[in-house]
Amino acid sequence: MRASLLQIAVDEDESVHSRRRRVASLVREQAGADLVVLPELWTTGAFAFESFEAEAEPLHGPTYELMAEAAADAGVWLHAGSIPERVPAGDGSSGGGALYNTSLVFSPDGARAAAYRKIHRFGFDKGEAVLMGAGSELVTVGLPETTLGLATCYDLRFPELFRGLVDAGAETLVVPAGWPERRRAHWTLLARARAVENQAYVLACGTAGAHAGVPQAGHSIVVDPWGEVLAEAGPGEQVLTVEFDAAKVAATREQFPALKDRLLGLETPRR
Ligand SMILES: O=C(O)CCC(=O)C(=O)O
Repeated sequence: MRASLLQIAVDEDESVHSRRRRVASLVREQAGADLVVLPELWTTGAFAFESFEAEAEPLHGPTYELMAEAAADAGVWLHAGSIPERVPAGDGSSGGGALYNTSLVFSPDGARAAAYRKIHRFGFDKGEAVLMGAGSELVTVGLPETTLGLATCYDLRFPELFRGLVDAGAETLVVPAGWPERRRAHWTLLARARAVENQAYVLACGTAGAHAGVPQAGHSIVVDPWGEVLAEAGPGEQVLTVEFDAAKVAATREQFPALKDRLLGLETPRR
């Protein structure tokens, strides 16, 4: 498979409207790839909390429209990163009016293949953690060659989420992010850990640039099921393209069957 991770620079000197159009062109340029991946909240920036409300869009909004069209034009599976999604008030759902950090995946004909609402919100008692609602559903997407498991940024710190995805059949874990430069060492370490412990590919796509005073780490990374780094970006905007053998997941799990030794149902010790 060939995957291209688009490590987009998210700076305040470019409008959301211009960035959408620029990113759509970049996606079109990836014709020939099997899978294209964008970062988390690349329209606003993951730390531009004050823009979430103003730039929030319905699931089927301007970003959806442009990305669906770009995926179809390029003929690629597109993980379009995430958007600040607003659930319309009064739509009858329990989340009516709320914001979510929602990832979108499109198939090569431009149809929506999946939407994933980020489960672990970042910020403790500030920022995303108070401005957005939490998702509650694990999401996998079947491609012809592999099954994707979806997670977003801070989710990377929660191994139980990834185990759930593996139990649901995931072989390639896709993690769009807006990871800050300050904790870049954690990003690389956790991406490799999730790959090794789950014997899966990890495709982790971050942003470049700086927004709301937070310099971004860049350094998008692709790790194979043995924990080897197949490709790693630098700090700036970059298209990181990698070829990988999807069958290596099954081969690794068969040759070194550690996942079969999981001890389920362990009780938490009483204090
Ligand atoms: O966990 C981290 O260090 C970064 C997480 C983050 O920036 C996010 O989820 O938006």
